[in-house]
Amino acid sequence: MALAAHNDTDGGGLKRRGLMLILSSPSGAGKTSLTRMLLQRPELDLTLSISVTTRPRRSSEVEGIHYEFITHKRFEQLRDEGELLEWAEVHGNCYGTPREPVERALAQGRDVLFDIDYQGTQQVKAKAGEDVVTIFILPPSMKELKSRLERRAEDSGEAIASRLANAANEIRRWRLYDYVLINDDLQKTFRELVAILTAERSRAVRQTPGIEAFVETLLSEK
Ligand SMILES: Nc1ncnc2c1ncn2[C@@H]1O[C@H](COP(=O)(O)OP(=O)(O)OP(=O)(O)O)[C@@H](O)[C@H]1O
Ligand SMILES: Nc1nc2c(ncn2[C@@H]2O[C@H](COP(=O)(O)O)[C@@H](O)[C@H]2O)c(=O)[nH]1
Repeated sequence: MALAAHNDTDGGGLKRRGLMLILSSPSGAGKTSLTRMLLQRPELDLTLSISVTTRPRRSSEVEGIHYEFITHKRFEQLRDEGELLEWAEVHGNCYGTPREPVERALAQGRDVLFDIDYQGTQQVKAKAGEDVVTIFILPPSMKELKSRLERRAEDSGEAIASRLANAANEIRRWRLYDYVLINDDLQKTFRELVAILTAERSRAVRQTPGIEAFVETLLSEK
């Protein structure tokens, strides 16, 4: 599977291994808001993985931008034909990551951002190992989580209740992740995400082979 990449956008033009940055959280903790903020910064040079889902489209969502909204039959077809890098049933709907766009982005040396749940995270980690960086976003309180879902006003009362009922099970998965952030202040959490991305991009393991050539050049200087 072609899930490794080289990225030459950092380190003064040096090639480095690309990474897959995964954000997970209980519904309403802030992944979508943070994803939007990350994508609004072109200098961060991230490509969003756009999932397929059988969930009905929300009024604020745009086909092909937020999700590809597909039928259950089409979902099963994609899954059975191996077109999904990972998939899971979440809050009663099916969600999956199309494999080909992720492989294409990584092959072009781009870092890919995912907004997926803990089940999908485990599947991607099993396939791509150290090229995966995982971040779990916690709400500051359950009360605030409920208010955020209500204030967002995008889901029915029944859907909000189901998402809140699933939140405890999702929150308990925090130990599966490399990093855990409490999203009490959106700007602060955004800054923390950028700091993690910057540090992860600088890890020595991601710098080969570009750094090897650079070090050779350094050492050959008189
Ligand atoms: N730090 C914050 N303070 C206050 N409100 C916030 C904060 N972060 C996000 N919100 C608001 O909370 C609501 C839920 O946020 P968002 O849609 O980003 O959550 P999500 O984790 O992507 O949820 P889902 O998994 O259901 O898609 C939105 O209305 C958003 O504007
Ligand atoms: N395993 C996957 N989970 C996904 C994917 N796309 C989204 N999600 C997760 O589903 C819930 C609900 O999302 P919502 O947009 O309906 O609020 C949330 O936890 C997402 O992270 C996916 O492709 N695979």
